[in-house]
Amino acid sequence: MTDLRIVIAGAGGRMGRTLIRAIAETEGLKLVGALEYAGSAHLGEDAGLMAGTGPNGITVESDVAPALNGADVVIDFSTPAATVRLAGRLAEAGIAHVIGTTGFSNEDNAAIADAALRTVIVKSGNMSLGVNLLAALTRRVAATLGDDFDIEIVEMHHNRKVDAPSGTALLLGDAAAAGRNRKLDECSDRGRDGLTGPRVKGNIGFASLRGGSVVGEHMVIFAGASERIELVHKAEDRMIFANGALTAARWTKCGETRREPGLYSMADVLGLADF
Ligand SMILES: NC(=O)C1=CN([C@@H]2O[C@H](COP(=O)(O)OP(=O)(O)OC[C@H]3O[C@@H](n4cnc5c(N)ncnc54)[C@H](OP(=O)(O)O)[C@@H]3O)[C@@H](O)[C@H]2O)C=CC1
Ligand SMILES: O=C(O)C1=N[C@H](C(=O)O)C[C@H](O)C1
Repeated sequence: MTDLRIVIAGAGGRMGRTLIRAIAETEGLKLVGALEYAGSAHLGEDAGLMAGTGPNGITVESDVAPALNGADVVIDFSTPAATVRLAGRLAEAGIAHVIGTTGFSNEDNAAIADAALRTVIVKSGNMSLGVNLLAALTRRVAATLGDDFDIEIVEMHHNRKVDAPSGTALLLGDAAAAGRNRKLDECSDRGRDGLTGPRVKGNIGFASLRGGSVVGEHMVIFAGASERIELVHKAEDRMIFANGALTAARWTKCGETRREPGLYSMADVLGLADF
């Protein structure tokens, strides 16, 4: 079997560098390109040196076309604007796209769904096995308990994170809403402040904490009249997200054949859709 040829977008970021290390440590995967923003201080650097693995001969560049030459899949943890632009390019080229970026608007999500009509896209606010299992559990618990239990989702991340609520919190919120046969857009309470009035029954609340070096922590609280259930995930190392993204990248192919175009989730990749 030939090596899977991978390009990393957002290569100089926390996740980009973690992915470059993960690829170097994994049999059957080959880094063939490293993309960064046009003004990035990393342009021209050797991607391996940048990520701390030793030189690998791949130069960090902002020009997308040469980096994509011969690539099977792009793994992208960058920014919403960069990801949406890249999704259009990859759809034209028929190259698979694994999207870990978070913080998308509804318009961004529509543009990504449109790109997925032409190529395979795996997109998830969290690529780890643990969080995707937590989401499956959240859906089942929400379906079992019903509206008498108030659902609140609390997340904490490092002080460099720029979007809130986190992509994971929204993924968990979607799962909770789906368990109640609702759409999250119709029942979410985000950013309470001031004289908010009492809690609206059936809504799903979000709270975001930021500080220090926390990799990512999420808690789904089901608060009833005299009892409370809490489902918690704590990420201790970004390598769990990188390994999940590599699993997704491999999944974009069945043997030597690319999967059918479509917008897929980590639940599809991990076989948790019917859990
Ligand atoms: N789904 C998941 O499992 C996870 C998702 N994430 C998400 O991934 C994203 C990145 O996270 P993280 O690595 O911590 O953030 P960083 O800010 O460390 O990395 C983002 C990188 O993308 C670069 N970038 C900006 N514009 C472009 C562009 N046009 N082309 C290529 N690269 C570009 C940035 O460059 P510069 O700094 O020069 O602007 C930066 O190096 C976030 O949205 C985060 O929420 C993070 C962890 C796990
Ligand atoms: O920005 C991060 O760091 C993370 N982002 C993702 C999110 O928004 O949920 C996943 C993880 O929690 C780390």
